[in-house]
Amino acid sequence: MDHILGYNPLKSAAALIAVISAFLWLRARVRRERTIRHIAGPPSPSWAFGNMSQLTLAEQYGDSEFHWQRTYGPVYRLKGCFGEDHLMVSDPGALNFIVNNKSFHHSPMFANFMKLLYDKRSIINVRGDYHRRLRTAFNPGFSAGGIRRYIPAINKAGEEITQALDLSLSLQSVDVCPLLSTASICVITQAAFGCTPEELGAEFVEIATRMAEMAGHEDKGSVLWAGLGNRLPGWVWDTMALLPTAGLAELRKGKILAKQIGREIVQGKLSAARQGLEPDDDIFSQILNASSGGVLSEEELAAHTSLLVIAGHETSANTMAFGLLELARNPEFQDSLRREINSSGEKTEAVYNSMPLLNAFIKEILRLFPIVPLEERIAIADTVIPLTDSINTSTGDRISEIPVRKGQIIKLGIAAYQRMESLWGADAGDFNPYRWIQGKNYQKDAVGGPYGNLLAFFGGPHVCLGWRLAVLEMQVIISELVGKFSFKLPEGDNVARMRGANVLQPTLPSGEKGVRLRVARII
Ligand code: HEM
Repeated sequence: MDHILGYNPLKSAAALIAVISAFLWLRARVRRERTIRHIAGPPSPSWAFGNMSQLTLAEQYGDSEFHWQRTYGPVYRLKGCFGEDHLMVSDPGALNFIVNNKSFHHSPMFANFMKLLYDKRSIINVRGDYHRRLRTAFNPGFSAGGIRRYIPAINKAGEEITQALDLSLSLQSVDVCPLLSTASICVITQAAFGCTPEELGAEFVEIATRMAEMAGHEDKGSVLWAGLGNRLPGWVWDTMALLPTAGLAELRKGKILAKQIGREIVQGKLSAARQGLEPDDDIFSQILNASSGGVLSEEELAAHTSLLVIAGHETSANTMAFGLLELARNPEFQDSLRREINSSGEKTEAVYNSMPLLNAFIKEILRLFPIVPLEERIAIADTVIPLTDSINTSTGDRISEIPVRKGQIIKLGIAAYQRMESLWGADAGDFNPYRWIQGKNYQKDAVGGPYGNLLAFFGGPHVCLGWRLAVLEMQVIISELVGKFSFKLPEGDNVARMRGANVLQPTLPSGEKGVRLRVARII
């Protein structure tokens, strides 16, 4: 009967629910965006993409973003996908507030993607007391005192790159990226688990590398997906994780394999302890040893296998690749750095920390090439963001704080902050490590980062767990390489560019990842 009359109560109810949901969503959005409506920003070329393609798919990272920052200042409004307003922030006071304030969380897109990549109990996926407990358990292994134990493993990785470079000296140019990548994964597997990547298993290392690539991949589809992903409820993500697509199947396989390998490592160490063997120096051993006091369960520890490998691998390797590239572009500085390295005698952690040029160089590379150039957060409560420098709104008002509503998406322009001319000087876009020695680095307002007032390692409760290890790794490997080899740019247009929005990576003109350099043995 209903059918004959053309009336279907189920369909009508569904339509009504859809209309009410759309109305509520629009009302929440209008309410949310009202507070930032008068903040100026670039025009949007498309409703579907907003400014997101310009932001994330630029040929050279920052092509649009750094220009917008110069035009609109350190806080501006940007169109996200489907007409949504985002707040873009690189003002130091605002960054410090957001990084350290409980009213901001990882955006739903980032948080849900991290759950696809890593175990739900891993440190990046949890908050509050549980997150603090995990940090307390891991901190000793990543503390200033803890990382010293890994110097022999880092030295070994450096010597292996030296051997590989010695074998490549007859080539016109060498792509240093794969060599640095191998060194970096050796460091993290030794530091975290006390084993080589081979002992971890080629299949796992390959999957972990592809998982990291997936996280860093950007195209038009992923831009739209990022826009949509922020609006999908958690249960849609959970259901989607089960879909039989090739990419998701690989993520599932990676997670299962990581947990299995993590459990095997843990069981191996527990069995060695039962036989009365001395615990090794790696992070898993230290935590298990402390676990006699109940710090972390075996399952909680095993849940961190893939996070430690992925977070600690290409991040350090890409930073060092950008570093060697800048040394090739700046031969005078390279010579001065080499003189410092070769005159500083036997290297201990204290000696590395006392080398002014080496440390200035590492800070300058992290400033110019923060591997995570852009972070996304969501306000989980209404709040007011204070600014270091007040801004003019499009209605002509001058404001020194910005009220934001719950649900507001905020983009943190980390690379943009670190290149802001008003803070770092007119040469902010140039490689000038001497700024750190001459005190011309930005020091006025703290941004909440742990190293050089930079946000390359982020800050606040989710500050990079491995930042001290990453700095030590760079000190040791850069000293090993620059002490023994010279690096020059190759002939022709073969100079790397920086690409990528989620993760910065050096790319060749072909678009593939790589830094090709002419390498010669010095001593
Ligand atoms: C130059 C190298 C590195 C850079 C630039 C870097 C950068 C970052 C950034 C920006 C975050 C914050 C992500 C977020 O919450 O949105 C982060 C988190 C993290 N990093 Fe690093 N990282 C580096 C090396 C390492 C290394 C060597 C490890 C060692 C395992 C590591 C382990 C982690 C972990 C476990 C987290 C999550 C911390 C938490 O959520 O509490 N990172 N890193």
